[in-house]
Parts: sequence; structure tokens; C-alpha cells
Amino acid sequence: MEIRCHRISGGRARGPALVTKEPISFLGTVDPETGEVVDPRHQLFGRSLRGKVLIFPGGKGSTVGSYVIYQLKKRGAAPLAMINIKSEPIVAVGAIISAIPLVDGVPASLLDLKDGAVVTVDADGEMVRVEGAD
Ligand SMILES: C/C(=C\C(=O)O)CCOP(=O)(O)O
Repeated sequence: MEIRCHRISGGRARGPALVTKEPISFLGTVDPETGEVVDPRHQLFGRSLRGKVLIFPGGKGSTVGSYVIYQLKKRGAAPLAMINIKSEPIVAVGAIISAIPLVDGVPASLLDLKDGAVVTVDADGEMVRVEGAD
């Protein structure tokens, strides 16, 4: 299945999906050293963002979140790529300064995708590909 999208931060990556229907505030929700979700109130509690294509509706606050994303990248704990329904400036800045591909503008039905589905994010080509979903 191929889905058109809108490039926020360029690049291309392929990996297993990690999906949540909850917005993410990276500060306080994600351990910047390990990539683990440490907020017990979040749907992804106990899961790691490391090496995943992270699919979520968008960010929700703290401005420090951009730097948390940058820390994740520096420590090798970042998502390979991120997909939003609608990106906002905090996640957008974090992705751009960290050179993590980020796209938005995909249909909300992508939030129903099963974890582990293999997803390619081609931000430069403004295309998301989901394997095995045709
Ligand atoms: C949490 C803040 C600073 C810090 O951790 O040093 C302030 C961030 O302000 P927001 O209103 O959460 O963007």
C-alpha cells in the first residue's frame, strides 16, 4: 500500500511500525537516553522508540521536546522516521535538527496499523509504503 504524504524533514528510512493514537509530549514521556516511553499514562508505556517508524497523531507541548528528540538521535535511541497526521513545530524542529525523516498529511486510518508492520518513509518523494497491506 502506498500513501501520499507531506515532507516535513527529509530523508528515507524503512523499519517496523510503532503506532499510538495518543499525541506525544517528548519531555517527560520518553527517556532521552534509552528511547523508552516512561510515562505510565501513555499508551506506549514500556515500549522503545529506538529503531522504529513511529506513527502518532502529532506532538503536544513542551518546547523542550525538540531537544529530547535531538538527544535520542545523539544516543542512538531515536526512531528511524516519524509519521504524523498533523505535525506541529516542536516535533518538526526536533526532526529537522536531528535529521530524522518526518512526514504528515497521511489519513488518520494509518493509526489503525498493527505494530511491527514494515513501513518505508520516503520523505523526499513524499510517499509512505506499508508492506503486506495491499
Ligand atoms: C520544562 C522547561 C524547561 C526545562 O526543563 O529546563 C520549560 C519548557 O517550557 P514549556 O512551556 O513546557 O515549553
